[in-house]
Parts: sequence; C-alpha cells; structure tokens
Amino acid sequence: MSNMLIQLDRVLRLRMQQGDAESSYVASLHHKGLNKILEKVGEEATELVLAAKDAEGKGRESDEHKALISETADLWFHSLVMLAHLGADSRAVLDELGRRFGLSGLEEKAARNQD
Ligand SMILES: N=c1c2ncn([C@@H]3O[C@H](COP(=O)(O)OP(=O)(O)OP(=O)(O)O)[C@@H](O)[C@H]3O)c2ncn1[C@@H]1O[C@H](COP(=O)(O)O)[C@@H](O)[C@H]1O
Repeated sequence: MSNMLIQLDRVLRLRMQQGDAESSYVASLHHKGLNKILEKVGEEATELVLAAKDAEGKGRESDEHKALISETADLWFHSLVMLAHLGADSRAVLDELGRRFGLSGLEEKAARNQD
C-alpha cells in the first residue's frame, strides 16, 4: 500500500515541477495555488463525512460503502497534493504513523497532559 503512495508522491511532485495545467488536473491545482488546494481538501472532507453517515449500517458490498471508499481516496489524494505543494510527502506521514505504532492514544494523551 505504501508503495502506491510513494509512486503517487513521485507523480504529484513531477506534475508540480513540470506539469501542464491544461492537460493535468494536479498541475492545474498547483497552478491555482494553496488556497484552491485547501478548498478541495475541505470539500472532500465534508463529502467524506456525508458518505460515512450514509454508509453506517450498510454492508461492505453496498453502493454506500463504495462511495465511502471513493470519497476517502479523494480526500487522501487531495491531502497528498497539499503536502507536495508544501514540500512534504506521504513518506513523512507514514514515518509519523510508524513512530506512533503500538503507542496507546490514551497513554500518549495522558503523557502530553503531564507536560
Ligand atoms: N488519484 C487521482 C485523483 N483522484 C481524484 N482526482 C480528480 O479530482 C478531481 C476533483 O474531484 P471533484 O469530484 O471535486 O471534481 P470537480 O467538481 O470536477 O472539481 P473542481 O472543478 O471543483 O476542481 C476530479 O477531476 C478527479 O478526477 C484525481 N486526479 C488524479 N489522480 C492521480 O494523479 C495522477 C496525475 O493526474 P493528472 O495531473 O490529472 O495527470 C493520476 O494519474 C492519478 O494517479
């Protein structure tokens, strides 16, 4: 899975460096700038919340679950475009998740509140 993200990061970076806004959606987003990218991230997050509400109680083969997966992919994709625009990529996010792996969220929160 992370291999797919790393390949996608590479394409997103290339589109930012040399993509044509007329023929590439990613290049067009970079061309429009951070505010447009953030607008898309916000829009996709809202669409995901609505899809998740619709998917509650439905089976994995239902149209609602297919929409849930599709909206999650849209949000991940636009978040990766945002990271690329700001000079970061999915590797840093995967490293952060790796750092957290096995660390209880509640324990981490308790340790933070002691600071
Ligand atoms: N994974 C994606 C991907 N997911 C979603 N999208 C596009 O995201 C866009 C936004 O979705 P919306 O439903 O909001 O569409 P919209 O209403 O037309 O968008 P706006 O007019 O509001 O901008 C759609 O045009 C989708 O096609 C993606 N576009 C590109 N990729 C990947 O990025 C690569 C490079 O893409 P290009 O730069 O277009 O070549 C592709 O090969 C893919 O791997």
